[in-house]
Amino acid sequence: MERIGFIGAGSMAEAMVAGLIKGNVFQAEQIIVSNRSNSDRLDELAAKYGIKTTHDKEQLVKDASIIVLAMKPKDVKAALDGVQTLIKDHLIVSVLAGISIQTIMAILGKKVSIVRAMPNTSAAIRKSATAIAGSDSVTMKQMKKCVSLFEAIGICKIVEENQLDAVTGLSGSGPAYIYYLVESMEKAAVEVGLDPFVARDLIVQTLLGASEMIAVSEKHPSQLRKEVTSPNGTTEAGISILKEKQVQEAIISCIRRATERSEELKAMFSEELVTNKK
Ligand SMILES: NC(=O)C1=CN([C@@H]2O[C@H](COP(=O)(O)OP(=O)(O)OC[C@H]3O[C@@H](n4cnc5c(N)ncnc54)[C@H](OP(=O)(O)O)[C@@H]3O)[C@@H](O)[C@H]2O)C=CC1
Ligand SMILES: O=C(O)[C@@H]1CCC=N1
Repeated sequence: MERIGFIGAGSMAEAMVAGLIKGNVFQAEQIIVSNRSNSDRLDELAAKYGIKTTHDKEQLVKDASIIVLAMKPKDVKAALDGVQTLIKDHLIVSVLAGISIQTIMAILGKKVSIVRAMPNTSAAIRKSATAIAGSDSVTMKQMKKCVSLFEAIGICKIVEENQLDAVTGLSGSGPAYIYYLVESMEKAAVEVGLDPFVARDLIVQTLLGASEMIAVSEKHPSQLRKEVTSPNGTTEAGISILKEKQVQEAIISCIRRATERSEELKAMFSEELVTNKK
C-alpha cells in the first residue's frame, strides 16, 4: 500500500490531508503525520481525519514512499536530522517557501527526487493555486502523482524551479493582497454609510461574482471592466481615482517586491542551512 507521510502538522499539512482524503487521492489509512512535539495536535488530526500519527520520524520515513515537508523553512534541517540515511527512493514534496531543491539535496546529502511546490492558504477549502517544479530525478509518474496531489486541493501548474519566486510573489502571497483589498473596501463602505455586516456580504459576493466571471468568460478582464463602466458614470469616476493614485503601478511593485523577497529568502536560507551559519 502506497503511503504518504507529512513531517509537520500545521495548517498547510492539514489543508493537504483534508484535500487528499476528500479528493480520494489517498485513503486516511495511507496518511501518516508527524510534528516536533505537539501531541495534542496529532491527536486532533487523528480524531478528525482517521489518519495515522506518530512522533517516530524514522518509522514514518520507512513506512511512506512520499514525504511531504510541511514545517517552517527555518526548521527543515532539524526536521530531517536523523532520517537522511533512510531517505532513498522516496519522492520528497516540499511546500516550504524560499527553500530550493538544491538546499534540500544539500541537507539530505544526496540526489533524491524532489518536487518543490508553492500552494496558498486557500488549500484549506480546496481552492489553492499551486505551482510545482521537479528536480532532474523526478519521473513522469512521480510528477503526475504530485499534480493529482495538488489538484486535490485546487489547481496545479508545472513550472521551472526558477519561476517559483515569482509564483510565491503572485499566488503564494496573493490571498493576502485580496484580503487587503477587502479590508480597504470595508473601511470605505462604512465611510459611505453602509452597515459593516451588509457591506461584508456585498463585498464577498462582488468578489465571488467577479472571480467567476473571469473564470468562465472568454473576455479579457479589461473588457469585463469596460462593460461595467458607463460613460460619465460612477465606475469611470471611481477608476479615475485609482489611475490618479497609480494603483496599477502599486500592485505591480507589490508583486515585484514580494518576488524579490522570495529570492532574498532563498539565498539567505541556502547560506544558513547549507553552510551551518546561523
Ligand atoms: N501559510 C502560507 O500561506 C503558506 C505556507 N507555505 C509553507 O508551508 C510550510 C508550513 O506552514 P504552516 O503549516 O503554516 O506552518 P505551521 O507553523 O502551522 O506548522 C509547522 C509544523 O512544523 C512542525 N515542525 C517544526 N519543527 C519540526 C521538526 N523539527 N520536526 C518535525 N516537525 C516540525 C511543527 O510541529 P510542532 O507544532 O510540534 O512544533 C508544526 O506541526 C511553511 O514552510 C510555509 O513556507 C507555503 C505556501 C503558503
Ligand atoms: O509570506 C510568506 O513568506 C509566505 C510565502 C507565501 C505565503 N506566505
